[in-house]
Amino acid sequence: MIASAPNRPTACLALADGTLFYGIGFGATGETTAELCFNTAMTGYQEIMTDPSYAGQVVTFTFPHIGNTGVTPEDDETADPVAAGMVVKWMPTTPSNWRSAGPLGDWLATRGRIAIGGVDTRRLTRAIRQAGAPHVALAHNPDGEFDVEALVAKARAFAGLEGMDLAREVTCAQSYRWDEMRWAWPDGYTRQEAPKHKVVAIDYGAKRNILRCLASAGCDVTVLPATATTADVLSHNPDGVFLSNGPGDPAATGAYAVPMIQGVLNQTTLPVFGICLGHQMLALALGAQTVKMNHGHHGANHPVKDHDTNKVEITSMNHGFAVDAQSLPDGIIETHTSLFDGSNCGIRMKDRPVFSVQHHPEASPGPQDSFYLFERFAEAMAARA
Ligand SMILES: NC(=O)CC[C@H](N)C(=O)O
Repeated sequence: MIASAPNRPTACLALADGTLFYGIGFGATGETTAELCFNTAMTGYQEIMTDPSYAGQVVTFTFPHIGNTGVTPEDDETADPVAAGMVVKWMPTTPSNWRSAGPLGDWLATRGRIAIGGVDTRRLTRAIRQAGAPHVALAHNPDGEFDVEALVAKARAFAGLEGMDLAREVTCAQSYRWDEMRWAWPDGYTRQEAPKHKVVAIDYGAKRNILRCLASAGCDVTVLPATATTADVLSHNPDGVFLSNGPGDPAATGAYAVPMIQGVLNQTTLPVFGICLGHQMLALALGAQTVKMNHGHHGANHPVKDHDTNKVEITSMNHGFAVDAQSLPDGIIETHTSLFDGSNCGIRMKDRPVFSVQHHPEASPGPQDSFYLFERFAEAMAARA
């Protein structure tokens, strides 16, 4: 069936259950299929759209005004947007600053990403909360014609993120040294002293700001592709190993990441620090399990309790899988817990500096309460030296 919806909307979001949302298309034209998640952050859409962890996901923003500020290359978390598409309530018209990079629609179009505006994102968010993150097809056609049955069928045919290894697709092609000067933070944040610790960071879809934070905590960072082996890692003679965030199912990515991590744990006493996907894969390597969540955590205001200090930190989150705290073996301690739903947000080995968190201490976007974790990693390397 070819349907022309009223007022000729130019974009259509079809959920696998047959629900349709029409709106105004911007960004690239064409179609994409993905899982749909909602993000509650009020700022930082550019960092969210360029976070490699969003590969395979369309993001709907609960904050209604997206695109009032423009885009700037400084805020890209990777070279291209990696989220599959974008859903917003109010369409951006004219950004208030950074106009040189152009409005949001142009930015998305040149990177082949589809967006839909004018959607009732509250209704959509309620649907996600109730039924879980749906599979969707998103189409942008300036002619306003949509084969909605075909779109629903494509949404249904989307295989889903469970079992999907996407790290291989978003990782760097070759190893490289993080060039701190090129991506330095604004004045005042940039590290002044020479780096003290040699860190190998495995790129499962690393956000630039994580590498920047490692550098500003005193690390000289060498980034290796996702499929690096234990021997590859140890050939750099590191003082510590960092496991990055990334997209997809940790169990699938773990097929090659887990043996590498276990090799590092068995052959060395190096400090290991993981964030998000890195946290989940460290947990798998230590014998725990991960589970798919109903609709995950995606936002910049998630309270997390640090059990070591009893402090609550407000954190940035982006994950659809979680470590099952019940599955943690003896000798592995739960260090952080979500105060929203009690899910696991951090672990560490009882007597070794091997630890990881589910949330994003690098923020971008989000509050910087958890930056101490980078310092903890640096302190662990200093103590071992
Ligand atoms: N930000 C991340 O590293 C996400 C990890 C994993 N892909 C998840 O959705 O849970």
